[in-house]
Amino acid sequence: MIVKTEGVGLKRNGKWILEDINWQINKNEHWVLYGLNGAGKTALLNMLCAYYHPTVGSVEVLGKVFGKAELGGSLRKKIGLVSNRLQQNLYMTDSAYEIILSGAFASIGLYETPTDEIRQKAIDLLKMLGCFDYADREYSSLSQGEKQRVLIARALMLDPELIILDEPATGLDFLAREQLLETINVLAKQKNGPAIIYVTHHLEEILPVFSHSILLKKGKVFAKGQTEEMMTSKNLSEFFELPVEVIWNNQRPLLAKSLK
Ligand SMILES: Nc1ncnc2c1ncn2[C@@H]1O[C@H](COP(=O)(O)OP(=O)(O)OP(=O)(O)O)[C@@H](O)[C@H]1O
Repeated sequence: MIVKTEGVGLKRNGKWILEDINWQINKNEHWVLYGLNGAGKTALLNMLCAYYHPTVGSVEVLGKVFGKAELGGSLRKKIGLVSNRLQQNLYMTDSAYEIILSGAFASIGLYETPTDEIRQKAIDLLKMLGCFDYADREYSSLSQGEKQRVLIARALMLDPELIILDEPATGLDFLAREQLLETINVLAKQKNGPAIIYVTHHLEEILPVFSHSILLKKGKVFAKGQTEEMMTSKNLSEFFELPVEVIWNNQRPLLAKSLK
């Protein structure tokens, strides 16, 4: 099992920001975490990465139960977190290659000498994620889409069992978004690859490979299950409290305001 939360609640400054979260992610499942601004997605991710501890309930990630095992550092090395917040911490003058290499040490910047094996792995990932052509460029000079690929490659250096992509398509134009999604598709279809949690508030980013979805609303699980059963006009109209229509095209959902 990759993730199991039972009756999880999180209280911050006297306010419950997560309540009664029951969620299980099994091996070989890829999930979408869908919710509007302020739904509690970031709080939940922070909990899965052991940055927050639940106020009530139990959290188990990659076989480690919070509170019973030493968490934090050792667990985080098995989770690849790709988040725009992380970008602010990177050394912008490092090259794309150096940023990817630093993932092997879970460090910001390169302080250790990478072995030949680590270098080869970084090169393989540069190729797999289509970053090879700009490997030597300064990170700060890369486009948003190129940066995201580099961050995903970096997160893969330690062979994580779980990778969390936190709104990776934010700020990308249509073409860059589709190119990134194609790369994510390849990653998701990899044999023995990591489980993926794809966090978004855009329905049109949901690829067929994301078999399961969890809808978070105001800190609670609104619904969870098979993606095609979650992303229906009826379900999402209730979710938004507004009549909407879900249109499926090439096994991808699109959201529109209902005219009925
Ligand atoms: N430390 C805190 N103290 C009080 N309230 C908090 C704290 N951290 C988060 N919140 C509140 O909890 C709610 C959930 O926040 P969270 O950042 O998890 O939402 P989100 O789904 O990630 O939103 P977005 O899509 O905008 O990033 C918000 O209303 C936020 O203001």
